[in-house]
Amino acid sequence: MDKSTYIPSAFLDDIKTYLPDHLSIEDFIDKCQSPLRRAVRVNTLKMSITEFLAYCEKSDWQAEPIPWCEEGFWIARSEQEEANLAIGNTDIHLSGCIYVQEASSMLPPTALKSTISSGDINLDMASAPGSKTSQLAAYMDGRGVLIANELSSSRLKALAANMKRMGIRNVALSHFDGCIFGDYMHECFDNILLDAPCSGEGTVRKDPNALKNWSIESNVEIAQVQKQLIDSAFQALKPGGTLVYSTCTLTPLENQQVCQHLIDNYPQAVAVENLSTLFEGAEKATTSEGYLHVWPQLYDSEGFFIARFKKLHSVAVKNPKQKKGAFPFEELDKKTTQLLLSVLKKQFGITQLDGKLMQRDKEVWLFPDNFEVIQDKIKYSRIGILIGTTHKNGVRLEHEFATTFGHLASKNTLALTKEQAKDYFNGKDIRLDEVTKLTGEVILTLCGSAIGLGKWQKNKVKNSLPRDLIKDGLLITWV
Ligand SMILES: C[S@@+](CC[C@H](N)C(=O)[O-])C[C@H]1O[C@@H](n2cnc3c(N)ncnc32)[C@H](O)[C@@H]1O
Repeated sequence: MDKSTYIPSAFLDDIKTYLPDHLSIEDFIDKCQSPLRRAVRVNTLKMSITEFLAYCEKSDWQAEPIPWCEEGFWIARSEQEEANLAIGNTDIHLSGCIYVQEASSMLPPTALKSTISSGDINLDMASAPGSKTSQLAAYMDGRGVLIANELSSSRLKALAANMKRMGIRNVALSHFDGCIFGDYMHECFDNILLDAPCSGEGTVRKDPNALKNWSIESNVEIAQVQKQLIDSAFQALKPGGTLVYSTCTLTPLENQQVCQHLIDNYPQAVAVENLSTLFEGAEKATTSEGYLHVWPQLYDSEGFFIARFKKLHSVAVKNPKQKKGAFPFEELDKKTTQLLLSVLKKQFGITQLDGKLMQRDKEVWLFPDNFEVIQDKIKYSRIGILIGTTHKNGVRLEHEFATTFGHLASKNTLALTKEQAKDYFNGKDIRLDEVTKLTGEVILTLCGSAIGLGKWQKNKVKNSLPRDLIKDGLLITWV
């Protein structure tokens, strides 16, 4: 039991006003004070579930399936090893094959999974650091476009780094208050996730101080923002599209009442979709309205709230707005396209890159499918994948080309040992046992997944890891 968890009595008094009759406040307090089970999600863009389970067996990880997410597992190890297991520093994590994600946080993308289809244009309106973005991207399997928006600049950086690590190619990042989407991108999206900023009442098991500044007044204040965001999301949704609203908080002020606000605003156009059959056992968390209200004691998880809506028909745009300024990219010219493809073929045996190659000055980018439909609507922070930059004699490939397309290479790849990988992430060159005659660039792999680029140089591989991704003095807890 973690007795250092701070639970204010005013918070408990509030909880008692809406705790369902069949649940007890004692169980709730007990769960809030007990440690959270570790959970990870397999990034199926880089590793299959079978491969993950083989890794678990080899590493003495006990993996228990999470009932609502095929790719999600609770992870445990023997007690004395448990304390030393920093999953973020393991090879399987550094290679982008897994994402450390709390089990209940996998629910909102699960609620969208069945509606996602090839070529969709989707929005994750409040997305950093990107756990749900990467889950949605895996469901999209590289097809269509996913706009991942985030208001905070520092969190946007973390989001971009996570997208690269996970090898995601079809995401475009934007940096706005989510409230702009309804006006600038009216009825543009097939599916929208609004994982709203919230008071985080469900997160005390992870963060014992989560309730330190708790007050009803701040719940009310955040609910105002949530109401504006959900309205904007609904405006931005295509008729026939699906919106999932979620929070990691418990109060109805930020949950049911925000949903009710949406229904009151668009009584003819919005339909609540009942989530009681989303997975086996979901009925335990289903409210009378059909939402999921996940109390920590129900599935031994964090607290969460998930609602799903269908847009039945078009609604009038409130305040239509248009972006000013020219789009700074153009299609990559034929000559450079040929040059790039010949480099990829010669060095890696890669004969084609699916998607639209674009250029901005010397940069060569690969855009997501269908991006032209929405490219002029807002300004994006980055779109798709930076493949490389051109110079006088050719194209210099970028790190994210390797993390995203490295698996296509049939030559010039090197599977790193644990020691070599440690050197790589620490920014050092990689020693080879023998002198090599190979020259040019090499794709480095770990756990079977491409993690970056290096350059063959006799008895070493020169490290090309971008400076901002170097983890000085990283202690890799190899398993
Ligand atoms: C619950 S967190 C999102 C977590 C994320 N979906 C994930 O799964 O990794 C809410 C995010 O919304 C961002 N945010 C806050 N106000 C916002 C706004 N008005 N528009 C867009 N994002 C906002 C916060 O910075 C925060 O990163």
